[in-house]
Amino acid sequence: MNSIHDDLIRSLNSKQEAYVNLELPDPTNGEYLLSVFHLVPGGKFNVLQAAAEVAAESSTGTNFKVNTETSFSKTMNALVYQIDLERELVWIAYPWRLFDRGGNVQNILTYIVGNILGMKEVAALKLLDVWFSPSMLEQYDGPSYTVDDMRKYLDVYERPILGTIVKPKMGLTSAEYAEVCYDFWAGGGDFVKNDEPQANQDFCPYDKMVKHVKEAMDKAVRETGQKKVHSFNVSAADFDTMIQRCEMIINAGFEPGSYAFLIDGITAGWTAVQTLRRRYPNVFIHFHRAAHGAFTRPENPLGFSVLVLSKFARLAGASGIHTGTAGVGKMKGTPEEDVVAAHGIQYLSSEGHFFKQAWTKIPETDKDAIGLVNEDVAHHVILEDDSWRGMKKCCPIVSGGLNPVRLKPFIDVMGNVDFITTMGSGVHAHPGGTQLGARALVQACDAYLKGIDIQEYSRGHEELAQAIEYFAKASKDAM
Ligand SMILES: O=C(COP(=O)(O)O)[C@H](O)[C@H](O)COP(=O)(O)O
Ligand SMILES: [Mg+2]
Repeated sequence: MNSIHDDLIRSLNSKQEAYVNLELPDPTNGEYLLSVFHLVPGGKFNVLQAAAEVAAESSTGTNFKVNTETSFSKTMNALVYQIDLERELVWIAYPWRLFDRGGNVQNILTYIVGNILGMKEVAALKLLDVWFSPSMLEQYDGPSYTVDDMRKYLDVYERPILGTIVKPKMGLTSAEYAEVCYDFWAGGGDFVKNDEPQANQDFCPYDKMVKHVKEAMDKAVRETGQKKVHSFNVSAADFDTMIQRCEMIINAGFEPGSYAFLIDGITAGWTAVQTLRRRYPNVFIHFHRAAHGAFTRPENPLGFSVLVLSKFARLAGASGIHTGTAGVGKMKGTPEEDVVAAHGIQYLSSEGHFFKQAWTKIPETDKDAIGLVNEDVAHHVILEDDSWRGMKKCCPIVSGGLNPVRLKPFIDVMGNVDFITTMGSGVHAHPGGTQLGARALVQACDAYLKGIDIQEYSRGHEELAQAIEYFAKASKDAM
């Protein structure tokens, strides 16, 4: 340890000392959830003092040392175990016995991004990465119904699942809404989602919306011979209403596999996400992350990263979560954030910002033991019996300002096609309307799969040609 560290350690008061161990022998021994924060002190404390205050407040402590501590309670202290003064980073280890039994993700977040984000002692505090030990992972649900199950239902492999969000975001009647769904499906699209505020509005009652979507889907399936999926927003004011919405969908006669449940995971909360995961293990649980920007935007010094949000969504059992367009679409985001997050939840093991996360307890060298079929599908955890071998994948959902022209640029940064994309304006703004917009999207995907440039492919594919012309001009105008 260098002398700067010695000075910092000497500066700690007796309370703070109990939350620091810069010589923690083996943080990856399985007892801890590990975390890395960007931390800038905001008050009178230096960085190690502030980090100790953060570790205290986010585990067992408070602003003063209390006389009610016990020898056991002290073993539950979070520990600052590493600091990087230059990069303003601190590593904190949380004994995971602190957390609610029974796989409760909400409870973890209440500790590690709870009160601490409001502390005076910090001017910046951003949780950049987390690491779960295999023994901890085993206690959490993880996804049940995955994108692989959806692919089987749709009979769609080796390309992105092509989706849309109905626009206008709000204001269509239930019949008008369903007509837009039909048009997209009839044009060759696979997946339609409610926009995230869709609920039981007076001009578009939920029950009628469900009924009309069922009719629209039946018609599209009959005509195209292809299976289709609709993701319904089941977020609601209370548990009973949320479940009523789920049951209404199930009882409307949809084929299992043809519906997903969308939940506004941040505004409705983690309890809602985990409730859906546990009650409906055979349904795709679609985590929409509206409001995440308040925590994840890089210019906000407080909060957590897209990677952290996404990893917790996988832990909680979301089948898929929005991970961003890596700057290719309309929302803020970079490959460093969005692609790292997407890979972080879809593979069995991946490099995060600081930690390499394995989602299995079986060594990578022993892939046969976890029933992995071959190298190409190394990210598919196959559970052959009930024993826990690993946590299933969570699907990146890619949305926000994308259009057919931007599909290939996104795939190029993403590096794989194992995702669902939902394009709203990118489909409904097509000059020929939704059905032709869907066809243009399918054509853009075909061009990618055939390795043909879309300009070239658009000769002979009128819908794509119109999309290229429209979106190129629209983007120029927007500039
Ligand atoms: O409605 C849309 C996109 O519509 P459009 O395709 O018309 O932009 C999505 O809810 C958000 O963009 C989600 O953002 P993210 O996926 O980044 O959470
Ligand atoms: Mg939306």
